[in-house]
Amino acid sequence: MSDTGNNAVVWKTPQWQSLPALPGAQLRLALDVLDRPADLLAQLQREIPWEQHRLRLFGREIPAPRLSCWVGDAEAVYTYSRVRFEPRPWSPLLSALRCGIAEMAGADFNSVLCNLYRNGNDAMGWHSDDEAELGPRPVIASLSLGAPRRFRLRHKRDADARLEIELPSGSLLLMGGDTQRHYRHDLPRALRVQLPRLNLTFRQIHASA
Ligand SMILES: O=C(O)CCC(=O)C(=O)O
Ligand SMILES: [Fe+2]
Repeated sequence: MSDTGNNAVVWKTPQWQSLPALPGAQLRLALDVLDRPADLLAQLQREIPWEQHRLRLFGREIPAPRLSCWVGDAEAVYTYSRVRFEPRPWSPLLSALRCGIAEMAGADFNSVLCNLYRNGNDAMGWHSDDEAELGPRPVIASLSLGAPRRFRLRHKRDADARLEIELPSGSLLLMGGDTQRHYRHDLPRALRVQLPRLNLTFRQIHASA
């Protein structure tokens, strides 16, 4: 089988793209950071214990339009949408990814939120990753595999400050500085997309007081 079958992730030298400047955001995008992204997608799709999380919206519980799994060090407990998530342990492959991405991002990560968008009907709504346990200026590293999808950012108050980019398979997006404080982001539905996309957002959770 492939290299990734032995958990050997083969990295390429990241070629950072120039993105239009967004006031108050700190973004970096590299399009092609590893070898054989399709093999990696297949292995992660198989090995991650996918769950259907439920979201609380306007007092109702609805199934999230995607599959998810929270993976991390034992202390990296995460609460969102008022649900507490105990992390699943790192697999050798996710550990290898964490290592390489930490090096490219110049930051440490003790957890990763894995999302599987089964097709273009799956999506993620507008939000900021601004939970208290992420700290005030989190670095979030987002690795995309599979079907290319549109990713949008928009400023919370300035309607002109917005950006839309495509995240292709094997791309790495870094969001740092005050990006989460000033911006929301989403991954809209894309009804023509039939193929799955898998996204890993690496994060550093600080133990809550
Ligand atoms: O799938 C994506 O690219 C975005 C995921 C995301 O925003 C998140 O996990 O918080
Ligand atoms: Fe997010």
